[in-house]
Amino acid sequence: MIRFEDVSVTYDGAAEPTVQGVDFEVPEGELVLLAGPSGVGKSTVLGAVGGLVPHFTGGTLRGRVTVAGRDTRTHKPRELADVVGTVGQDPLSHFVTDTVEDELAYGMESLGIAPAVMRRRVEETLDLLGLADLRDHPIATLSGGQQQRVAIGSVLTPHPRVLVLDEPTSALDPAAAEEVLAVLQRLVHDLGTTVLLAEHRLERVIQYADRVVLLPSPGTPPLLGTPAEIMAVSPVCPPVVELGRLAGWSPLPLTVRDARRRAGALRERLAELVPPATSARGLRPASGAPAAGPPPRPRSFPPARPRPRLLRRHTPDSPDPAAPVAVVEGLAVRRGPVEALRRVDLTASPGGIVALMGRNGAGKSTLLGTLVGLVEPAAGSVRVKGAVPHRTAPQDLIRRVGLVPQEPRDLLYADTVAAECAAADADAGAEAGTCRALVSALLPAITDDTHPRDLSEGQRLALALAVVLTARPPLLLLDEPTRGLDYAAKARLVAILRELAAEGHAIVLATHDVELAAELAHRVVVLADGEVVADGPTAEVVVASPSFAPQVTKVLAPQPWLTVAQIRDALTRDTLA
Ligand SMILES: Nc1ncnc2c1ncn2[C@@H]1O[C@H](COP(=O)(O)OP(=O)(O)OP(=O)(O)O)[C@@H](O)[C@H]1O
Ligand SMILES: Nc1ncnc2c1ncn2[C@@H]1O[C@H](COP(=O)(O)OP(=O)(O)OP(=O)(O)O)[C@@H](O)[C@H]1O
Repeated sequence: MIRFEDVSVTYDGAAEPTVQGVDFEVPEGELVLLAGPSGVGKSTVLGAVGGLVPHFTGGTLRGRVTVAGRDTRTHKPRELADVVGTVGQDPLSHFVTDTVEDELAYGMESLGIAPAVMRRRVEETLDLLGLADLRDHPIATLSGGQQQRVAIGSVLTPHPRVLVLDEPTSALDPAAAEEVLAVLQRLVHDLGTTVLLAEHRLERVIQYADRVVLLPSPGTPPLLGTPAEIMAVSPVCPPVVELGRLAGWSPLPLTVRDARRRAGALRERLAELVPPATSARGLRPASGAPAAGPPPRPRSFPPARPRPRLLRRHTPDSPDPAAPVAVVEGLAVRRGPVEALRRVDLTASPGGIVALMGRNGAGKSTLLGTLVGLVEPAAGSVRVKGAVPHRTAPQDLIRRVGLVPQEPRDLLYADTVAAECAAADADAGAEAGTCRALVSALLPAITDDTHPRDLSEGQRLALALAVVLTARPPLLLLDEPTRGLDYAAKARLVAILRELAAEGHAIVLATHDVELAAELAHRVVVLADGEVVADGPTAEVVVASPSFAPQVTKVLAPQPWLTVAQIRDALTRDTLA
């Protein structure tokens, strides 16, 4: 159904092809996963299926790509629209209408589908994706995950024979991600739809894949095989596979269920050992609620234009190093008709890392927004290093807090990576080269002269993270900081954030990435419908929740292990003892 014949893509101005030797076929009715490190060319391959690469992106495509027998060289993207539905990494840039319902209908209208059929499919899709309550809402007012659901719904309604999805679950809460993948699997099984999707969080998708196409490194031809074959050699793999490698299991498990079946001996050995308590990792148990702080407004969303470059290096101005950096009490926020937060308490203390979790639309970004003064409370109080964020001048606020927003693009203004980094150093009063070193530390292979617009999703996030980390704000806020990041980049981000926490910064991150929360957070706060429904040490909160438990916890329950790294450390210590 999809066929790549010796395809290479070279973007304009690039010395080398971004991908080459791409030669594989996706048969009708299969779900194929495209995996590989950040920036390796997954979006480029996906874009070539619907003809967006090179028709919209520019560059040169050599070889041949055909979809349902149509050559993408001779068929423009709109001449493929009846066969291929594509969801890109940035849904906002693809929306063409204003409301949820209109967006779901739009693709069908342009294909001339009968109104009665359209009506039925819109209703079905609203239910399928949990969007019924939002049907009249303007898309611009939806949370990130709600927008991602609309984007997925809008390509499902025309019932295309081929679906191409770029990180379709990156903004979805764990339950929503499972539901969307179950819907895709049903389309594959019941309607024979062909699905090609790229995803970094392999733990979410590997069990649904018939086959995997792995792009191992930039410019290296892809490997094609069953999930088990590819996971045996892949540089990117989910925690259960990593656990299987550590324990020497063969064949490697792909699911929690497989791993549980094999975990008997490991469980016995681990029963003697004690996992390090996450709450002991330097967290001062914040009495009361978790907190966050305001980010430098100039580097936050919505972007202030022209952007004052005012970030300054953090000079702690609190005489008591243990005093909370941010305190939120009884916070209520209204956003349009929505009561986005109610009675929220949160404390962020120096050295503490708090993960905000909860369903799409629960209010996580709103809470971060109040800490940077972008969102005004309706009731209650928010203090960041003593200041009331929405009443504090940006130049004062930015010395207290920095935010990496959910859409890193909102933070980037310059024409090149080098210029962006130089501006970040100047804003932060940091030594020249600081930001650039952080970019390289997170993801190597990002070149100085690239326009931030042309970076891959993960590369752009790495740049935005580096820009904010350069300022080293006392309170660091991160909204979904792992979209587009491969496991290695995530591990490097974890190391950098731990170091900052150890130096006394307070960190609050909103995330759906349960593995990240397990690895990094001292404390997890779960929001539901605008209210705090759980707040405690990570191990306690995630172990108690099937939705938020990481894979290792599920495999080894009731033992309270969270990550493969913990187990590796414990086994090493045991062997040395
Ligand atoms: N329009 C473009 N012009 C120039 N270079 C581009 C363009 N789009 C992508 N690139 C470059 O091609 C490389 C691959 O990008 P691509 O987005 O395909 O990677 P990816 O594997 O999808 O990454 P991620 O996992 O971070 O989403 C990157 O180095 C990126 O900078
Ligand atoms: N500008 C706005 N106008 C009206 N409603 C809004 C606006 N921004 C957000 N909302 C609504 O407020 C609620 C909370 O949104 P928020 O973005 O804080 O959720 P979230 O927990 O960050 O979600 P996600 O996990 O999907 O990013 C949602 O119901 C959303 O639709």
